[in-house]
Amino acid sequence: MKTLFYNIKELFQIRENNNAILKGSEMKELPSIKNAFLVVENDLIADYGSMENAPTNCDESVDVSGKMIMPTYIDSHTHIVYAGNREQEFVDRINGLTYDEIYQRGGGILNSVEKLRNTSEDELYHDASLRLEELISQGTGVVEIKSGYGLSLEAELKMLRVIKKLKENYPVKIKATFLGAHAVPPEFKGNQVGFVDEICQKMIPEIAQSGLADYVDAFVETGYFTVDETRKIIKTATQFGLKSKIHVNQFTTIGGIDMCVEENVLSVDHLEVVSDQDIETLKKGKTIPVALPTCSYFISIPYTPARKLLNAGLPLVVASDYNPGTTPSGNMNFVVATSCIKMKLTPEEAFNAATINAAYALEVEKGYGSITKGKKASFFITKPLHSIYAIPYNFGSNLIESVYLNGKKQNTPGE
Ligand SMILES: N=CN[C@@H](CCC(=O)O)C(=O)O
Ligand SMILES: [Zn+2]
Repeated sequence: MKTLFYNIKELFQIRENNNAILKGSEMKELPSIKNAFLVVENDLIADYGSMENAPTNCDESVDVSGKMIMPTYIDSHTHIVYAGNREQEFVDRINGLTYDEIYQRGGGILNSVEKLRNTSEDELYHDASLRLEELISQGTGVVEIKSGYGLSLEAELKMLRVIKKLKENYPVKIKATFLGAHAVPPEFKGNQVGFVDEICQKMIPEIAQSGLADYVDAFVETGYFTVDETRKIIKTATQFGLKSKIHVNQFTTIGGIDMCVEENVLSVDHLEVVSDQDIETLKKGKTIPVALPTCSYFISIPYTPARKLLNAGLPLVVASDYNPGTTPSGNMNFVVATSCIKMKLTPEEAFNAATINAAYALEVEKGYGSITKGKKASFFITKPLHSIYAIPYNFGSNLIESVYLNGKKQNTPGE
């Protein structure tokens, strides 16, 4: 089955070859063809080009006059399996408490842990599937989902099984990450060493054996997990064949980046507080920096110094961090807008950070992230637009008209 999309006002993120993540000034260019066609054969991109070369032998055709096409977003950092909400903490922060003060009172991550442990797998699946459907309608085609609100083997496995069920039931590509070291659960209070041992000796072996996780994560932060504890977790994960993606430098810089680069982890995520030394370290390694600007927006913390990272010639990825505490939104259009408005990325840089570069942060670059022959036909069609800049410019509007995943049109409220 071949479908021709014709009269595309502008077809974005065309890459005949993409062999490496875009770095520094390479991110300035977002290659496109104006007045273009795109041919989808079954679930794959078969051809594209200028309208004058459009084929005439397709089974179906879709008129895209006035509208634009972009490969779907790749959201490489989310926590969308969670129970309930943290609306009261949101109001508490408005009234002056900090994220840390709320945690010290037993709230924050531990609030979500208590709720998740008391919620059935079916209910977790139901709530997460509604979130996932919303993300798809907002243009996301690949998503990473973390555990980390269970913090016991049993509750972490429950979360990971929910993620597996989402993988089975939705056309969106999903990668699962085990985040056992998110906070110390109440039963290990005062015995953090014991909890790290539990993660390394019991949880990682069992979870690796189950095949339910693609990656391992930890929250390296003052008051959460130390650099040495996290190194131990990363090394254990490596022994069990799992790569790591690590939360670092959200509030303080304590050497997490040095350690992650030394251990060659896949990505370091957050980076709201980054020293010049951290940037020098990142330049020496292959670890991918991931910024989460809508987290900065929601809890009013500094934004990742994205321009500094790009000026240093580093690659950059942006992701949503969708979670109940620090970012209760996974709208990647808003992530792109916030990247432009607050981190001063150009729209071209922001779209590159949310598509092709993000594919590298989830190791899906062979199948996703650009309009390339042979990649999955996962893309969104905009409403009629003057230019693609409208997406970050009209930051509160839904400008996505339809979403195709693996060549199939999805339900979108935008239509
Ligand atoms: N900071 C660590 N983890 C999440 C927040 C978790 C929560 O507050 O529930 C984050 O990435 O922001
Ligand atoms: Zn996170």
